[in-house]
Amino acid sequence: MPDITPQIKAEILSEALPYIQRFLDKTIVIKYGGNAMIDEELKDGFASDVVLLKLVGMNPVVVHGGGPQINDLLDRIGKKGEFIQGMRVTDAETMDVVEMVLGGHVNKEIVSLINKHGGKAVGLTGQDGHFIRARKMMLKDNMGENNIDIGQVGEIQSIDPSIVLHLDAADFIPVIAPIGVDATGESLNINADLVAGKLAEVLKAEKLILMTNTPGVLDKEGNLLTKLTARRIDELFADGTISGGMLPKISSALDAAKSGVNAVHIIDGRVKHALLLEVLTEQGVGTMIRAK
Ligand SMILES: Nc1ncnc2c1ncn2[C@@H]1O[C@H](COP(=O)(O)OP(=O)(O)O)[C@@H](O)[C@H]1O
Ligand SMILES: CC(=O)N[C@@H](CCC(=O)OP(=O)(O)O)C(=O)O
Repeated sequence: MPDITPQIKAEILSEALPYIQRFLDKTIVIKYGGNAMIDEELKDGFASDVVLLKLVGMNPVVVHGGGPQINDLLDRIGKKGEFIQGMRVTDAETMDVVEMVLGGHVNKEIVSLINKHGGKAVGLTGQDGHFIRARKMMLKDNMGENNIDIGQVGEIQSIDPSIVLHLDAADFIPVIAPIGVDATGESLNINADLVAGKLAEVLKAEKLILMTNTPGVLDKEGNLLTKLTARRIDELFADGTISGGMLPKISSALDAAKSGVNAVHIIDGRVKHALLLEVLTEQGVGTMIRAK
Protein backbone atom coordinates (compact mmCIF):
# COMPACT_ATOMS: atom_id res chain seq x y z
CA MET A 1 0.00 0.00 0.00
CA PRO A 2 1.43 3.45 -0.87
CA ASP A 3 2.35 5.76 2.02
CA ILE A 4 -0.74 7.61 3.16
CA THR A 5 -0.35 10.46 5.62
CA PRO A 6 -2.63 10.58 8.69
CA GLN A 7 -4.23 13.70 7.16
CA ILE A 8 -5.16 11.89 3.93
CA LYS A 9 -6.47 8.94 5.95
CA ALA A 10 -8.71 11.29 7.94
CA GLU A 11 -9.98 12.91 4.73
CA ILE A 12 -10.83 9.52 3.19
CA LEU A 13 -12.76 8.57 6.33
CA SER A 14 -14.60 11.86 6.37
CA GLU A 15 -15.63 11.44 2.71
CA ALA A 16 -17.73 8.45 3.78
CA LEU A 17 -20.05 10.68 5.84
CA PRO A 18 -22.61 11.54 3.09
CA TYR A 19 -22.91 7.86 2.15
CA ILE A 20 -23.38 6.81 5.75
CA GLN A 21 -26.11 9.44 6.08
CA ARG A 22 -27.78 8.44 2.80
CA PHE A 23 -27.91 4.75 3.61
CA LEU A 24 -28.69 4.99 7.33
CA ASP A 25 -31.39 2.41 8.20
CA LYS A 26 -31.57 1.35 4.54
CA THR A 27 -31.45 -2.28 3.43
CA ILE A 28 -28.62 -3.36 1.18
CA VAL A 29 -28.88 -6.85 -0.33
CA ILE A 30 -25.46 -8.24 -1.16
CA LYS A 31 -25.09 -11.33 -3.33
CA TYR A 32 -21.72 -12.95 -2.70
CA GLY A 33 -21.02 -15.23 -5.66
CA GLY A 34 -19.09 -18.46 -5.28
CA ASN A 35 -16.67 -17.24 -7.93
CA ALA A 36 -15.77 -14.22 -5.79
CA MET A 37 -14.86 -16.42 -2.80
CA ILE A 38 -11.40 -17.00 -4.19
CA ASP A 39 -9.14 -16.85 -1.17
CA GLU A 40 -9.18 -16.55 2.60
CA GLU A 41 -8.05 -12.92 2.62
CA LEU A 42 -10.85 -11.85 0.27
CA LYS A 43 -13.51 -13.73 2.24
CA ASP A 44 -12.22 -12.21 5.46
CA GLY A 45 -12.25 -8.71 3.93
CA PHE A 46 -15.82 -9.26 2.69
CA ALA A 47 -16.98 -10.27 6.18
CA SER A 48 -15.33 -7.27 7.83
CA ASP A 49 -16.91 -4.91 5.25
CA VAL A 50 -20.37 -6.34 6.02
CA VAL A 51 -19.80 -5.78 9.75
CA LEU A 52 -18.66 -2.21 9.12
CA LEU A 53 -21.81 -1.42 7.09
CA LYS A 54 -23.98 -2.81 9.89
CA LEU A 55 -22.16 -0.87 12.59
CA VAL A 56 -22.57 2.45 10.78
CA GLY A 57 -26.35 1.93 10.69
CA MET A 58 -27.18 0.10 7.43
CA ASN A 59 -28.99 -3.23 7.14
CA PRO A 60 -26.83 -5.54 5.05
CA VAL A 61 -28.51 -8.81 4.04
CA VAL A 62 -26.17 -11.40 2.53
CA VAL A 63 -27.28 -13.96 -0.06
CA HIS A 64 -24.48 -16.29 -1.07
CA GLY A 65 -23.83 -18.62 -3.99
CA GLY A 66 -21.35 -21.47 -4.13
CA GLY A 67 -21.52 -22.88 -7.65
CA PRO A 68 -17.78 -23.68 -7.90
CA GLN A 69 -17.81 -25.16 -4.39
CA ILE A 70 -20.71 -27.47 -5.39
CA ASN A 71 -18.75 -28.47 -8.50
CA ASP A 72 -15.72 -29.37 -6.34
CA LEU A 73 -17.72 -31.76 -4.17
CA LEU A 74 -19.48 -33.25 -7.22
CA ASP A 75 -16.04 -33.86 -8.75
CA ARG A 76 -14.91 -35.63 -5.61
CA ILE A 77 -17.82 -38.08 -5.82
CA GLY A 78 -17.15 -38.56 -9.54
CA LYS A 79 -20.11 -36.57 -10.82
CA LYS A 80 -19.94 -33.84 -13.44
CA GLY A 81 -21.83 -30.57 -12.87
CA GLU A 82 -24.04 -29.66 -15.84
CA PHE A 83 -25.66 -26.29 -16.54
CA ILE A 84 -28.41 -25.35 -18.99
CA GLN A 85 -29.13 -21.63 -19.52
CA GLY A 86 -27.11 -20.82 -16.37
CA MET A 87 -29.10 -23.30 -14.19
CA ARG A 88 -27.61 -26.43 -12.64
CA VAL A 89 -29.25 -29.69 -13.67
CA THR A 90 -30.13 -31.02 -10.22
CA ASP A 91 -30.98 -34.70 -9.69
CA ALA A 92 -31.64 -36.07 -6.17
CA GLU A 93 -27.97 -36.84 -5.49
CA THR A 94 -26.89 -33.40 -6.70
CA MET A 95 -29.54 -31.82 -4.47
CA ASP A 96 -27.97 -33.55 -1.44
CA VAL A 97 -24.63 -32.05 -2.41
CA VAL A 98 -26.23 -28.60 -2.91
CA GLU A 99 -27.76 -28.76 0.59
CA MET A 100 -24.46 -29.87 2.13
CA VAL A 101 -22.38 -27.23 0.39
CA LEU A 102 -24.75 -24.23 0.38
CA GLY A 103 -26.84 -24.86 3.51
CA GLY A 104 -23.86 -26.32 5.37
CA HIS A 105 -20.32 -25.46 4.50
CA VAL A 106 -20.48 -22.13 2.64
CA ASN A 107 -23.25 -20.67 4.81
CA LYS A 108 -21.51 -21.53 8.08
CA GLU A 109 -18.16 -20.26 6.84
CA ILE A 110 -19.61 -16.81 6.04
CA VAL A 111 -21.54 -16.73 9.32
CA SER A 112 -18.45 -17.54 11.33
CA LEU A 113 -16.28 -14.99 9.48
CA ILE A 114 -18.83 -12.23 10.12
CA ASN A 115 -19.05 -13.26 13.77
CA LYS A 116 -15.26 -13.30 14.06
CA HIS A 117 -15.29 -9.64 13.04
CA GLY A 118 -17.79 -8.75 15.75
CA GLY A 119 -21.05 -9.00 13.78
CA LYS A 120 -24.01 -11.16 14.78
CA ALA A 121 -24.71 -13.26 11.71
CA VAL A 122 -27.53 -15.80 11.47
CA GLY A 123 -27.51 -18.41 8.70
CA LEU A 124 -30.76 -19.37 6.97
CA THR A 125 -32.03 -21.36 4.02
CA GLY A 126 -35.50 -20.96 2.52
CA GLN A 127 -36.51 -24.06 4.51
CA ASP A 128 -36.32 -22.00 7.73
CA GLY A 129 -39.89 -20.95 8.45
CA HIS A 130 -40.54 -21.89 4.78
CA PHE A 131 -39.62 -18.32 3.97
CA ILE A 132 -38.60 -18.94 0.34
CA ARG A 133 -41.43 -20.76 -1.48
CA ALA A 134 -40.68 -22.16 -4.89
CA ARG A 135 -42.00 -24.49 -7.56
CA LYS A 136 -40.13 -26.65 -10.01
CA MET A 137 -38.62 -24.61 -12.83
CA MET A 138 -39.07 -25.71 -16.44
CA LEU A 139 -36.86 -24.27 -19.16
CA LYS A 140 -37.82 -23.81 -22.80
CA ASP A 141 -35.58 -25.07 -25.59
CA ASN A 142 -34.04 -22.63 -28.10
CA MET A 143 -37.15 -22.68 -30.27
CA GLY A 144 -39.26 -21.80 -27.22
CA GLU A 145 -41.39 -24.88 -27.90
CA ASN A 146 -40.39 -27.87 -25.76
CA ASN A 147 -39.89 -27.95 -22.00
CA ILE A 148 -36.52 -29.05 -20.63
CA ASP A 149 -36.65 -30.79 -17.25
CA ILE A 150 -33.64 -29.79 -15.11
CA GLY A 151 -34.70 -31.65 -11.97
CA GLN A 152 -34.95 -30.12 -8.50
CA VAL A 153 -34.43 -26.52 -9.56
CA GLY A 154 -36.73 -23.90 -8.11
CA GLU A 155 -38.47 -20.88 -9.51
CA ILE A 156 -39.36 -18.45 -6.72
CA GLN A 157 -43.06 -18.10 -5.96
CA SER A 158 -42.81 -15.88 -2.91
CA ILE A 159 -40.42 -14.72 -0.21
CA ASP A 160 -41.77 -13.90 3.23
CA PRO A 161 -39.66 -10.95 4.41
CA SER A 162 -40.66 -11.21 8.08
CA ILE A 163 -37.79 -13.40 9.39
CA VAL A 164 -35.23 -11.15 7.73
CA LEU A 165 -36.92 -7.99 9.03
CA HIS A 166 -36.99 -9.39 12.58
CA LEU A 167 -33.31 -10.27 12.39
CA ASP A 168 -32.42 -6.82 11.02
CA ALA A 169 -34.39 -5.08 13.74
CA ALA A 170 -32.57 -7.06 16.42
CA ASP A 171 -29.18 -6.14 14.91
CA PHE A 172 -28.47 -9.54 13.42
CA ILE A 173 -27.03 -9.94 9.92
CA PRO A 174 -29.00 -12.51 7.87
CA VAL A 175 -26.86 -14.82 5.70
CA ILE A 176 -29.07 -16.68 3.25
CA ALA A 177 -28.40 -19.84 1.21
CA PRO A 178 -30.45 -20.06 -2.01
CA ILE A 179 -32.54 -23.11 -1.22
CA GLY A 180 -36.33 -22.95 -1.49
CA VAL A 181 -39.15 -25.22 -0.43
CA ASP A 182 -42.06 -26.45 -2.56
CA ALA A 183 -45.66 -27.14 -1.55
CA THR A 184 -44.75 -30.71 -0.48
CA GLY A 185 -41.90 -29.51 1.73
CA GLU A 186 -39.18 -30.69 -0.68
CA SER A 187 -36.02 -28.58 -1.11
CA LEU A 188 -35.34 -26.92 -4.45
CA ASN A 189 -32.03 -25.54 -5.69
CA ILE A 190 -32.41 -21.87 -6.71
CA ASN A 191 -29.89 -19.71 -8.52
CA ALA A 192 -28.52 -17.30 -5.90
CA ASP A 193 -28.84 -14.24 -8.15
CA LEU A 194 -32.59 -14.87 -8.44
CA VAL A 195 -32.95 -15.12 -4.65
CA ALA A 196 -30.96 -11.91 -4.13
CA GLY A 197 -33.03 -9.96 -6.69
CA LYS A 198 -36.40 -11.10 -5.35
CA LEU A 199 -35.30 -10.51 -1.76
CA ALA A 200 -34.19 -6.96 -2.63
CA GLU A 201 -37.65 -6.40 -4.09
CA VAL A 202 -39.68 -7.73 -1.14
CA LEU A 203 -37.45 -5.99 1.42
CA LYS A 204 -37.77 -2.73 -0.58
CA ALA A 205 -33.99 -2.53 -0.49
CA GLU A 206 -32.16 0.64 -1.40
CA LYS A 207 -29.38 -1.25 -3.12
CA LEU A 208 -28.70 -4.64 -4.65
CA ILE A 209 -25.02 -5.49 -5.13
CA LEU A 210 -24.09 -8.63 -7.08
CA MET A 211 -20.44 -9.54 -6.43
CA THR A 212 -18.91 -11.79 -9.06
CA ASN A 213 -15.66 -12.63 -10.85
CA THR A 214 -15.65 -10.13 -13.72
CA PRO A 215 -15.13 -6.36 -13.63
CA GLY A 216 -18.87 -6.13 -14.48
CA VAL A 217 -20.81 -6.80 -17.67
CA LEU A 218 -18.46 -6.82 -20.67
CA ASP A 219 -19.17 -6.21 -24.34
CA LYS A 220 -17.96 -8.56 -27.09
CA GLU A 221 -14.54 -6.83 -27.12
CA GLY A 222 -14.19 -7.24 -23.38
CA ASN A 223 -14.82 -3.58 -22.49
CA LEU A 224 -16.66 -2.83 -19.26
CA LEU A 225 -20.21 -1.54 -19.74
CA THR A 226 -20.64 0.87 -16.82
CA LYS A 227 -24.38 1.53 -17.29
CA LEU A 228 -27.05 -0.69 -18.79
CA THR A 229 -30.76 -0.09 -19.40
CA ALA A 230 -33.50 -2.60 -20.24
CA ARG A 231 -33.30 -1.84 -23.97
CA ARG A 232 -29.51 -2.35 -24.17
CA ILE A 233 -29.82 -5.56 -22.15
CA ASP A 234 -32.33 -6.92 -24.69
CA GLU A 235 -29.78 -6.23 -27.45
CA LEU A 236 -26.98 -7.95 -25.50
CA PHE A 237 -29.19 -11.01 -24.93
CA ALA A 238 -30.16 -11.10 -28.60
CA ASP A 239 -26.62 -10.89 -29.99
CA GLY A 240 -25.23 -13.48 -27.56
CA THR A 241 -22.94 -11.10 -25.61
CA ILE A 242 -24.43 -12.41 -22.37
CA SER A 243 -24.20 -16.11 -21.61
CA GLY A 244 -23.84 -18.70 -18.84
CA GLY A 245 -24.04 -17.45 -15.26
CA MET A 246 -24.46 -13.86 -16.46
CA LEU A 247 -27.95 -14.70 -17.85
CA PRO A 248 -29.76 -15.13 -14.49
CA LYS A 249 -27.62 -12.36 -12.96
CA ILE A 250 -28.69 -9.70 -15.47
CA SER A 251 -32.33 -10.85 -15.53
CA SER A 252 -32.50 -10.67 -11.78
CA ALA A 253 -30.72 -7.30 -11.66
CA LEU A 254 -33.11 -5.85 -14.21
CA ASP A 255 -36.22 -7.22 -12.45
CA ALA A 256 -35.02 -5.66 -9.19
CA ALA A 257 -34.40 -2.29 -10.88
CA LYS A 258 -37.86 -2.40 -12.51
CA SER A 259 -39.50 -3.24 -9.19
CA GLY A 260 -38.11 -0.14 -7.48
CA VAL A 261 -34.71 -1.05 -6.05
CA ASN A 262 -32.91 2.27 -6.44
CA ALA A 263 -29.41 1.15 -7.25
CA VAL A 264 -28.45 -2.22 -8.75
CA HIS A 265 -24.77 -2.99 -9.36
CA ILE A 266 -22.79 -5.93 -10.69
CA ILE A 267 -19.27 -5.58 -9.29
CA ASP A 268 -15.96 -7.41 -9.18
CA GLY A 269 -15.82 -9.31 -5.91
CA ARG A 270 -12.17 -10.19 -6.52
CA VAL A 271 -11.19 -6.61 -5.72
CA LYS A 272 -10.27 -6.25 -2.07
CA HIS A 273 -12.95 -4.30 -0.14
CA ALA A 274 -15.07 -3.94 -3.31
CA LEU A 275 -18.12 -3.62 -1.09
CA LEU A 276 -16.79 -0.58 0.80
CA LEU A 277 -15.70 1.03 -2.46
CA GLU A 278 -19.20 0.56 -3.84
CA VAL A 279 -21.18 1.76 -0.83
CA LEU A 280 -18.98 4.37 0.83
CA THR A 281 -17.03 6.07 -1.94
CA GLU A 282 -17.59 7.85 -5.23
CA GLN A 283 -15.61 5.16 -6.98
CA GLY A 284 -18.14 3.59 -9.35
CA VAL A 285 -17.07 -0.02 -9.66
CA GLY A 286 -18.65 -2.38 -12.15
CA THR A 287 -21.93 -2.11 -14.05
CA MET A 288 -25.00 -0.22 -12.88
CA ILE A 289 -28.34 -1.60 -14.11
CA ARG A 290 -31.27 0.77 -14.63
CA ALA A 291 -34.82 0.06 -15.77
CA LYS A 292 -34.74 3.06 -18.18
N1 LIG B 1 -21.10 -10.29 -21.15
C1 LIG B 1 -20.54 -10.84 -20.07
N2 LIG B 1 -19.81 -10.06 -19.22
C2 LIG B 1 -19.23 -10.60 -18.11
N3 LIG B 1 -19.32 -11.92 -17.78
C3 LIG B 1 -20.04 -12.75 -18.59
C4 LIG B 1 -20.68 -12.24 -19.75
N4 LIG B 1 -21.32 -13.28 -20.36
C5 LIG B 1 -21.08 -14.37 -19.62
N5 LIG B 1 -20.31 -14.08 -18.55
C6 LIG B 1 -19.87 -15.06 -17.56
O1 LIG B 1 -20.62 -14.92 -16.36
C7 LIG B 1 -19.77 -15.28 -15.27
C8 LIG B 1 -20.36 -14.78 -13.94
O2 LIG B 1 -21.46 -15.57 -13.55
P1 LIG B 1 -21.26 -16.83 -12.56
O3 LIG B 1 -20.20 -17.73 -13.10
O4 LIG B 1 -22.60 -17.44 -12.33
O5 LIG B 1 -20.66 -16.13 -11.27
P2 LIG B 1 -21.18 -16.05 -9.75
O6 LIG B 1 -20.68 -17.29 -9.07
O7 LIG B 1 -20.53 -14.82 -9.23
O8 LIG B 1 -22.69 -15.95 -9.77
C9 LIG B 1 -18.45 -14.65 -15.67
O9 LIG B 1 -17.36 -15.24 -15.02
C10 LIG B 1 -18.40 -14.90 -17.17
O10 LIG B 1 -17.78 -16.12 -17.46
C1 LIG C 1 -30.17 -23.67 -9.97
C2 LIG C 1 -28.75 -23.28 -9.77
O1 LIG C 1 -28.01 -23.13 -10.74
N1 LIG C 1 -28.33 -23.08 -8.50
C3 LIG C 1 -26.98 -22.72 -8.16
C4 LIG C 1 -26.97 -22.23 -6.72
C5 LIG C 1 -25.65 -21.66 -6.28
C6 LIG C 1 -25.32 -20.37 -7.03
O2 LIG C 1 -26.14 -19.70 -7.62
O3 LIG C 1 -23.99 -20.06 -6.92
P1 LIG C 1 -23.16 -18.91 -7.66
O4 LIG C 1 -23.81 -17.61 -7.33
O5 LIG C 1 -21.81 -19.05 -7.08
O6 LIG C 1 -23.21 -19.19 -9.14
C7 LIG C 1 -26.01 -23.92 -8.33
O7 LIG C 1 -26.41 -25.05 -8.07
O8 LIG C 1 -24.84 -23.68 -8.68
